[in-house]
Amino acid sequence: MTELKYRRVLLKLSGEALMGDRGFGIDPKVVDRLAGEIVEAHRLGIQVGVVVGGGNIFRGVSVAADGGDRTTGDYLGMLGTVMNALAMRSAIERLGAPAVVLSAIAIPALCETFTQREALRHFAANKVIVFAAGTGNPFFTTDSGAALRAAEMDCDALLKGTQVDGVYTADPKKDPTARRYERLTHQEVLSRNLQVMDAAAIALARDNKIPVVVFSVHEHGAFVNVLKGKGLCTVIDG
Ligand SMILES: Nc1ncnc2c1ncn2[C@@H]1O[C@H](COP(=O)(O)OP(=O)(O)O)[C@@H](O)[C@H]1O
Ligand SMILES: O=c1ccn([C@@H]2O[C@H](COP(=O)(O)OP(=O)(O)O)[C@@H](O)[C@H]2O)c(=O)[nH]1
Repeated sequence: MTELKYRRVLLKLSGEALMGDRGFGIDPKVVDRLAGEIVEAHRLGIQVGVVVGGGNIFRGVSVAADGGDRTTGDYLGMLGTVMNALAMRSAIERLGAPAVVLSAIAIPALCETFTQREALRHFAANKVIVFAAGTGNPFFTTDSGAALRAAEMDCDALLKGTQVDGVYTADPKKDPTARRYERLTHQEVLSRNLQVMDAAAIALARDNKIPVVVFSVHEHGAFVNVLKGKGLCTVIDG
């Protein structure tokens, strides 16, 4: 039997990944596939916390770019992550695993509000936790929300499922000669200004000694493979 590398992980899922080919919103087929991989990890005995992004619905910076109020735009973005989280919770439950949404912004009619103590109780009760609304503050991102929750929940690793299969020497979508790194330190990501994750999130992971693994969310089975130490990815550690 393959040994698992981690006991408790924080999975960050790109909001844009949830829209599939649609260009906006949520594609239930994609949510179901990703939920299936989360449930598989849960059945392997791993405690999984999930932070979902909101880029498939709203980004505060786009509002600001159009002359709107950035703070309001960011709250709209956070509400987008709540929509994604609710969709993810119901897909996970439909596949037979217990799940709960904990939001950084209180929306009691829809979900519970995050506190570290409650979250630890939910892990002890063997539930998958979907963390919504990022950090709860404007001018942050869900990557920072993921690093924050990973630190608070004492996760063994932060796994970032994104559009590309790792960290490259340059943005692989813009530079066809970019090469993928197998391993990097947090400090190297920051000093080389590699943009795959925002600097605040990388710095928080570095300060709390949390390894970050970047992998492609489009590669079926990649999440469970990373948990087994297999597949294409970049490990940021040390
Ligand atoms: N050095 C790099 N290595 C890998 N990806 C990079 C790099 N620089 C920029 N990127 C881009 O960063 C994107 C992932 O960041 P982001 O859009 O914030 O993802 P997410 O929506 O998953 O949070 C990738 O789609 C990739 O095009
Ligand atoms: O702590 C947070 C997390 C998210 N957001 C807002 O929510 C949007 C969606 O999150 P993000 O861009 O991180 O989503 P992803 O790129 O992962 O899909 C962001 O653009 C911000 O406007 C925010 O203001 N504070």
